[in-house]
Amino acid sequence: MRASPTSVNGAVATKPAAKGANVRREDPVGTGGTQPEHPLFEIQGVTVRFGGLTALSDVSLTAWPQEVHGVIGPNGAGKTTLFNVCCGFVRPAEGVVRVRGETVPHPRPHQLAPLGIARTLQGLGLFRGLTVLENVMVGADRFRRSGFVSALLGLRRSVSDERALRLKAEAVLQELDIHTYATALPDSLPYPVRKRVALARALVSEPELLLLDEPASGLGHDDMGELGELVRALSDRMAVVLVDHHMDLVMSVCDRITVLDFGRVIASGTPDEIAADPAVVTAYLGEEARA
Ligand SMILES: Nc1ncnc2c1ncn2[C@@H]1O[C@H](COP(=O)(O)OP(=O)(O)OP(=O)(O)O)[C@@H](O)[C@H]1O
Repeated sequence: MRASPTSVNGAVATKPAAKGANVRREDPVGTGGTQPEHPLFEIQGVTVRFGGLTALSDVSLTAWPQEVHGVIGPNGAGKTTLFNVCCGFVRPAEGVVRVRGETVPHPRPHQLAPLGIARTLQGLGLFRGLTVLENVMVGADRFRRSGFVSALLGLRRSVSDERALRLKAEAVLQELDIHTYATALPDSLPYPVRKRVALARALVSEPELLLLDEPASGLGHDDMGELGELVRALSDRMAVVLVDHHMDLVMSVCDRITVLDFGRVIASGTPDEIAADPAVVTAYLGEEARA
């Protein structure tokens, strides 16, 4: 099965005909063969400038349910900037962001969870003074129904909220196989475990779209293999956008890949299409030469 044909910039809103080269499912979006009308998430024609430097130029990207979409590119290509636009950290000078077909004028980071979007960042951002379980419970906050005052006064609704969040957090720790660390403080844990805690904190909000920035950084070969399997498994129930340097991970896990170079999309397609694309090969050869 193959996804949409290789395209440069333009055809990004095209629905994938099916999931890409890594697809192992018969029903690509789990809807009995029918696809949603709109991508779950879309950025279109995005341009970002930092002073005189154009970090992104007319960049577009879509995320469909149950799809893993990778973003790669040589150093300085604009990957982090693109990720930051998706997360609302960077406001583009031009272009639009749409969630389920609706334009979100200027998405802010705190709006992500209500939109069904969760992210992990390169810096893990765990709270050092909170246990693993408490860190993960922070991610489930959008499910909290009681306000600050009732939490402070220990009212019954707040207590039951707390219990429900705890159960959710424990279930995600179990799923990621890190439940034995629930009472540990993050600084006491090996880096790969801390990365999983950050992922657990994102997953506990039950996102429909998961944004992962450099999820494999700092991981060894075995951990990276497990991460790949985990991302594939997660894509059964959500869309994933993954920015990473590790070509073997991206190639083995993604259904579609967008390649950036000097802030522009130079290719977009399945892993096989990307691997055979002369523009991509040239961009990476150029990086080697610059190095
Ligand atoms: N806040 C900023 N102010 C000025 N220039 C920036 C800023 N952030 C990024 N840039 C520049 O924008 C360009 C794209 O940077 P970005 O970090 O998005 O690339 P990248 O592909 O993530 O690079 P790397 O793989 O090295 O992390 C680079 O030239 C970078 O120097």
